[in-house]
Amino acid sequence: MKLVMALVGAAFIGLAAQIKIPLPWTPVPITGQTFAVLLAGVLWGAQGGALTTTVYLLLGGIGIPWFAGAAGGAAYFAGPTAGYLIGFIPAAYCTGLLYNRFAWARQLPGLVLVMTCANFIFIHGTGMIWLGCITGIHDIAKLLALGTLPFISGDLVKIAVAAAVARSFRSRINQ
Ligand SMILES: O=C(O)CCCC[C@@H]1SC[C@@H]2NC(=O)N[C@@H]21
Repeated sequence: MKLVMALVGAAFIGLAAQIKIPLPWTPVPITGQTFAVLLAGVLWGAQGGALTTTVYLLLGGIGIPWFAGAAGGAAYFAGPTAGYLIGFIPAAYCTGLLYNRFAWARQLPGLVLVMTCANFIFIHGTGMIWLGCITGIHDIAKLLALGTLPFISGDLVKIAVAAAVARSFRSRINQ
């Protein structure tokens, strides 16, 4: 059952990855993945969210074309966005962990805060470190301009919607 839920969640992340808006000055596109990853953390819980994102990466790595822009295959992990993909795992795990452990994290402002921290610490953190390795750029300001600044407003919108949807689903399940 857990594996079926993980497959459903991974497929949802894969669908969200097909919402892809390339930006001409950076190899990192705008995608819908963070919405689905953070939602999975709340809906499936810490372990379920980590399993879902791990399944997403493993199946994408063996060739299912569900990374951004219908890409897949092991070689994709040598590309510029692999760090963001790796960051999906701790982001989903921590979001689920905090949501289930703390009442404040189950309120809308608390959940938005949790998702925002998970997004920018884990997804952007590993994303930027890997982007720096791949591009050879070690200037933090340049890396921020390529890998984080263009995505702040879009990510915040996705987080607000994910938090609202997650709370609505969880309150229905818990009734
Ligand atoms: O190649 C992939 O499949 C992963 C793309 C990662 C895109 C990152 S996730 C965080 C940030 N927000 C976005 O909308 N895009 C980047």
